[in-house]
Amino acid sequence: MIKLENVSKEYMTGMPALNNVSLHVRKGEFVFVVGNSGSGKSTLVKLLLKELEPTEGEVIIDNVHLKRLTHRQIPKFRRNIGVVFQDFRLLKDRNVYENIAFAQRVIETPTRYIKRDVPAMLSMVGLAEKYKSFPRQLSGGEQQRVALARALVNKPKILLADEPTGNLDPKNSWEIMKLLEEINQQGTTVLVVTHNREIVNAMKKRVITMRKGVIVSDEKQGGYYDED
Ligand SMILES: Nc1ncnc2c1ncn2[C@@H]1O[C@H](COP(=O)(O)OP(=O)(O)OP(=O)(O)O)[C@@H](O)[C@H]1O
Repeated sequence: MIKLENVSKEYMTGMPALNNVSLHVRKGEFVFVVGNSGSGKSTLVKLLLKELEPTEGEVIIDNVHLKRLTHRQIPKFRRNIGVVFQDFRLLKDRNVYENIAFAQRVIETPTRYIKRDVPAMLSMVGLAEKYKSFPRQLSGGEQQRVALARALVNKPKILLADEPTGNLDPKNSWEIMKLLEEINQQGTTVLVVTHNREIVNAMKKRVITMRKGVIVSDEKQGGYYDED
């Protein structure tokens, strides 16, 4: 589902942010990506979304060679990938319902489907009653759950989560992780970038550890061992 073949990425600085990385994540897997600040995790996420081009190598998502995609094809390609970030990135002037519906409106989903899908997503993340609230009226954990509902409403094949618990306390972090696990169990391939050592060690999932632009370990039921 996600394949990197000998991928390198150099920014203008000359030091490679990723150095000859090869990686294969199969359909339905749950993977953590861990590593020190500056090890290349965000660069990896940006390459998967085609927000960046590799300097060398190939990125292949769901059998699509990203380098062959034209500009016009990028938005449609990105619909296959739901994304959540540390800072939630909700629309502040729209309520919860509209934040989720927005993701469907941009791809011109008929209103009857929006009316069906948004409440279903809100129930899944446990926020059915908060559909009229604005982001400022929600806790961090609730905001992240709305962001997750938005990322998933168009049924992407892959969910990328870049530090999804970075702004959350331990209880809310666990709730988000459990939701990610549930989403994975329903078939979505999930890749989570995180610094949350306790969660990584408890979840017993595949763990890819990066250091200075290379993968230094890749373990099936791994832990988070590197210094931070
Ligand atoms: N736009 C950029 N221009 C130049 N160098 C960059 C750019 N973005 C990242 N880098 C460099 O590339 C390397 C990898 O950065 P990256 O953001 O991928 O690391 P990271 O593992 O995501 O770090 P963090 O955990 O702090 O988010 C770092 O040395 C960083 O300074």
